[in-house]
Amino acid sequence: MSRPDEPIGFGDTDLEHGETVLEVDGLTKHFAADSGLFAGVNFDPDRFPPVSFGVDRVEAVDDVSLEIEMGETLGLVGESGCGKSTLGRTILRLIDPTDGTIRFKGEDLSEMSDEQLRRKRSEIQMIFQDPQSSLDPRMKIGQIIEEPMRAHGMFDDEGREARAKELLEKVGLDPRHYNRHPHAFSGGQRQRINLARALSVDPDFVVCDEPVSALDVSIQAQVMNTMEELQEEFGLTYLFIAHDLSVIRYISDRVAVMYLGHIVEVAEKEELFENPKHPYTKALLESIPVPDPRESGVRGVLEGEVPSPQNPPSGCRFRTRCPQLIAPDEYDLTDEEWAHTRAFMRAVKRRTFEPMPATEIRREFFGGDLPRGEAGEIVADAVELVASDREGGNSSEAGDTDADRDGWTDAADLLLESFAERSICARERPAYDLESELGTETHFAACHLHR
Ligand SMILES: Nc1ncnc2c1ncn2[C@@H]1O[C@H](COP(=O)(O)OP(=O)(O)OP(=O)(O)O)[C@@H](O)[C@H]1O
Repeated sequence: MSRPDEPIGFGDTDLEHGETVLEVDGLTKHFAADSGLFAGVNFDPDRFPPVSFGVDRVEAVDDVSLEIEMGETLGLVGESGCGKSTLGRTILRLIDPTDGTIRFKGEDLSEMSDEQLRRKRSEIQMIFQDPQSSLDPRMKIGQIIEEPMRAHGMFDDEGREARAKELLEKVGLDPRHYNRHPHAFSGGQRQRINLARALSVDPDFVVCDEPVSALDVSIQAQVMNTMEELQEEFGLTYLFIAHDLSVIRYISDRVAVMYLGHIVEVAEKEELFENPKHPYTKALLESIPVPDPRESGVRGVLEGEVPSPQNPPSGCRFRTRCPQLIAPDEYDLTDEEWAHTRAFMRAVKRRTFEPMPATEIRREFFGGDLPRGEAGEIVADAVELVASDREGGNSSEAGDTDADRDGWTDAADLLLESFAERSICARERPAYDLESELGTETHFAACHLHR
């Protein structure tokens, strides 16, 4: 730890740039689900069967393994609710893991006592999204920045004040504002105060949870630039959590993509953005709004809802929305037959077409020719179930809509059970280390397309 009369930063870090500072292995965090009238009963229309019993936990983070190198920024990206914050907080042991290990500079944080952890907390810090609520409005910013130093018994009053003022300058604020209250500062400035506070105890590793999401786009880059300068000067390592791909692209050296509690892809930034290997990553990248005036709106947006983390799909958790679900081995389907069958299965499951006679369904989805063999027989049965629904619906002038629902549901169940649930995507959890085309490090992709 530097003394207050020494320049700040360059703490006594014993690791070299590029060495592994954090190693997470099999990290899992399951929460108890809310109890209530339907506690233990789960409904998920994207699953077969859609209702399940007895599962009363939220699988927020499930068997995640990652390494972070000294001095790098690992971006963690994924849709809201995929488990990013839970992963960040579990790594810091702000919440206890259900399973797995967190090795920080070789020591297992998951095994540490509260007192050991308290001492470690000077080396690992966290900054949060909302600088408004994380700064106590009654305290002066000088006190706010000094608080962690006081908690760790660092320096005397004079030393802490000197360091706080120096940090204010480092983060781009005026040290003369030491006695002001947080309300006197803008959102971007408040996030800078947060940074100064986190850096006051000279950490090596900072988990940044959506630190610029609440800021105007014009301010985001300025704050990220400051974070990069401080990273260089202080030798910091960042785990940078964001849902916004442009933010991730700006700040990261490597990127990890998370979906429903799993890490689905990890690669160096350029490799990930230019050569994505996971269908989820591709879908995420394609759903970035296109700044072309001829194209209105957003393209490539993912179909369907994210399944519940209370009852996540087996195998690859993305498979229920994946446009590239793999054909089950037991049917000898051509690529075209499988593409038709998969599209039909999805359309039936989501009821995205109007009821129509069997011949029209065959023409619309299969160009008139159903797949050959056993697969074709199953598809034929499903087509009949959907078509008979239409007849049932037409004949029931009394409004017997139950019959309507049953045919579609039976067809969807038959197709999902016969095809989706027999795919390797449903049976095995994927994990493949691939060669990077544009980078130098391994490209991890959790997708059976790369088996
Ligand atoms: N204390 C808790 N108890 C029960 N479930 C929780 C708890 N905290 C988080 N979850 C659930 O865990 C899942 C992951 O949440 P988490 O906040 O980690 O996601 P996130 O990717 O950070 O999303 P966001 O960006 O919206 O914060 C969600 O389904 C969430 O509802």
